[in-house]
Amino acid sequence: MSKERSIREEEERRLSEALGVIERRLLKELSVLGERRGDVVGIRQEFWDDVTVNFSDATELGETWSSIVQQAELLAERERSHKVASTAASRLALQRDNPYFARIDFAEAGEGQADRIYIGRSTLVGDDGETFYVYDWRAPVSSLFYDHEPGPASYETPSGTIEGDLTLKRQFVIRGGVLKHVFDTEETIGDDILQAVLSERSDTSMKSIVATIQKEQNRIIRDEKHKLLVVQGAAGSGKTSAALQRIAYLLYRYRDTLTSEQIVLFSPNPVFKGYVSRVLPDLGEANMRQMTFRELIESRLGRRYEVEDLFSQTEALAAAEGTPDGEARERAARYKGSEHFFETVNRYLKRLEREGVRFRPLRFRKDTIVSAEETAERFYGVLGGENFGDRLVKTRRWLNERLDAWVESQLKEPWVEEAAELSDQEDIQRAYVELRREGGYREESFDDEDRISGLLLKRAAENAIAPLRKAVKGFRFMDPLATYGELFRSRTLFTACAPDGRLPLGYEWMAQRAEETLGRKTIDHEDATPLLYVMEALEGFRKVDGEVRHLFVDEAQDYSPFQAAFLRKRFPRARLTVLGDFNQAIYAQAEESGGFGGWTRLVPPEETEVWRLSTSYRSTEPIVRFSKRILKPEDAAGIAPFHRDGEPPRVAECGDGAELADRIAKDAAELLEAGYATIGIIAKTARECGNASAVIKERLADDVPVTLVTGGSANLPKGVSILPSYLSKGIEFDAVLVWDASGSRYGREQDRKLLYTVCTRALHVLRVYSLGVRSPFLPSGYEGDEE
Ligand SMILES: Nc1ncnc2c1ncn2[C@@H]1O[C@H](COP(=O)(O)OP(=O)(O)OP(=O)(O)O)[C@@H](O)[C@H]1O
Repeated sequence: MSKERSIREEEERRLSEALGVIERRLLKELSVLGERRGDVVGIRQEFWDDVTVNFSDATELGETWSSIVQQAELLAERERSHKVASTAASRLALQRDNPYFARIDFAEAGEGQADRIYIGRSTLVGDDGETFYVYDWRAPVSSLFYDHEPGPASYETPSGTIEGDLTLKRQFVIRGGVLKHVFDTEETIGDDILQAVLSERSDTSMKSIVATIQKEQNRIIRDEKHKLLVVQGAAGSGKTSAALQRIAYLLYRYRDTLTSEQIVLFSPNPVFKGYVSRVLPDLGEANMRQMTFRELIESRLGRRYEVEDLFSQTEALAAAEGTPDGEARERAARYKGSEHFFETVNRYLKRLEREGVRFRPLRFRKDTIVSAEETAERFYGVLGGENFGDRLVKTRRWLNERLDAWVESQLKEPWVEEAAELSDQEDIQRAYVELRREGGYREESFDDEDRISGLLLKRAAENAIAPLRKAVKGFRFMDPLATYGELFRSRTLFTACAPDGRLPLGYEWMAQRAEETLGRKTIDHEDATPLLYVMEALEGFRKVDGEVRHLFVDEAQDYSPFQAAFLRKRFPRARLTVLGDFNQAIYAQAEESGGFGGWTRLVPPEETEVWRLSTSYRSTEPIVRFSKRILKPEDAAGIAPFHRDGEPPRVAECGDGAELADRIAKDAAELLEAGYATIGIIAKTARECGNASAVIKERLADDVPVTLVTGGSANLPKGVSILPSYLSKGIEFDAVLVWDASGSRYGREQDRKLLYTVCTRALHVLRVYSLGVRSPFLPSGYEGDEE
């Protein structure tokens, strides 16, 4: 028998043994699951039958109560074990499909016999509780597979380094429980298997990469030492992949203390959120919390103000490009994202402890119940000596007392009487209940009716000022918008707060703009984070997420230093993993940061690690070579392609819009026909996408799925997707067709990186079309295939 055949047979035997264990266990879990489900349904249906209900006296009431509690506890316990069984069953189902992907034989120094270690997505222990059929990929010993070639090797465990000899590295492709391929490798991770994985057609969601994690990615995944981990990586180098496997790793490593709720991933846009949401469940873990920065802003400011989003800001800047107003706005956007401004706001906040918070008067119709001046006097005068938080709480109490007094003063006013007369049966009923609860209602007493009508009057007055009570409760007696706006209303205030005592360039323009926008309660994107910071600082960061232990920020180059510093304040206990690529910095706000400066300055250098990933796995070698040439040579220097061949990119100039649409539609149809599952037609702006969508749909058969992807879209369907450049961040397509990469669309220096970002979304095919003369950033020599 050939060596290969005997290896295969041996491994097939081993596989069927492991599958046997999995099958048996799965059956067991499924039967537990069935039983528990029956229990839960049964208990729910019969809940009240098994409870003895008797309200006749205090003892009976006590017994009724404890029988309800007992029944509820039983239900909760069964529900919990139903959940445990269902998690176990779904994990086993995943294991039955693909129980492991690698085997290593490792002889610990001093111990002759090598152990066979099979590595998979999760552990499988035999019924004896001792035989390890599969080790989890996150177990310390599994590191050997990712980090070493056969030969002397070592790995870290919590109790120290284990040295030894790696005598075999074997990789498997198992699908549906069937061994498809098995081969031994001499490399860290065999290039062949990586080639095969990368050549596959893409899916609409990201896959886990545990079988082919690269050595440098493994370091990022397993780092436990640093408070801040910065990953600078070329487009497609696996930053997002590393981040997601790192989350899975942390959940495994700290499974007793860390939950998926305590991990937050900041995603660049809603499309990306959907795109990455399958990775963790596929690894048998619950998803982390995911949000976009926009959602954070919207959740806190959205109800009070109209806040422009980053995409609209980008479109507005693009539309005003070249005009003096456009330039001034761009300068303002950059400044308001800077550290200088963050420092200025910080000093301003310090000063607000002494003076300057703007308060809102409490008004009812034309009456001022408490004026802003009175509140300020209370806050800075009477309570001036106390700390900010205590002052807030005491001011709130005081305002409520003032409202109480005001209500009392209104009870004889005609408007209250009128309102009370409108009381319905329910109000009256409630008044009785209230009175009885207070012990006032005696049935025989004469003044009951008076007391009821007194209560109704009071209730009517209270109802009228309910919005004021609510505002006071939510600390909305302060006016964060006016307080923030003050910085742009007073030059002297600004210079007093600026760390260097200077006004930024363009201050006058900013002041005028602030007057227009803040006055209308419309907030420019560049003001949103500073305003939120002021608001949260004033309110004592009440909704701060102190529970969050790990904060992941993808596309971190797009965050301004201001936003980075703000997130640090908001998630004070979290360790940070930030991933990004300075070659994909496409927003005006982030240009100040010059890469990752905004992040690295947040944590001392000794607690920071910076990793670089240079191999680009996503795209074929020809596409990587092409897109590198879009960048300046010094920026492209660190990018290396992974050897995977494919069609050379094409660049073509079109005479008019009709030709552009014809060619792109034709390509899309052909590529779908050829079996490519996802085709991205990427235009620069949303407006162009709207036009493109109409003309492309006209040209394609009705049954071709064409989706216009907008800022709010949350998933990426198969077929043709039409999307603006900035929404393509972080995602990928089998084929990318660039809609109008002409010099007029991508002509300015800041468009270079945007064009690079767009082109690097392609896995296998890239075709670039322009309306008229093409962008000067596109490399020459790719026109050969023009029709
Ligand atoms: N070790 C790996 N094994 C297999 N595939 C990998 C590996 N690393 C990355 N990939 C694949 O390469 C592609 C790009 O990965 P990913 O999206 O994580 O890169 P990125 O650095 O975040 O890219 P970008 O900055 O362009 O958004 C994905 O399809 C991913 O599955």
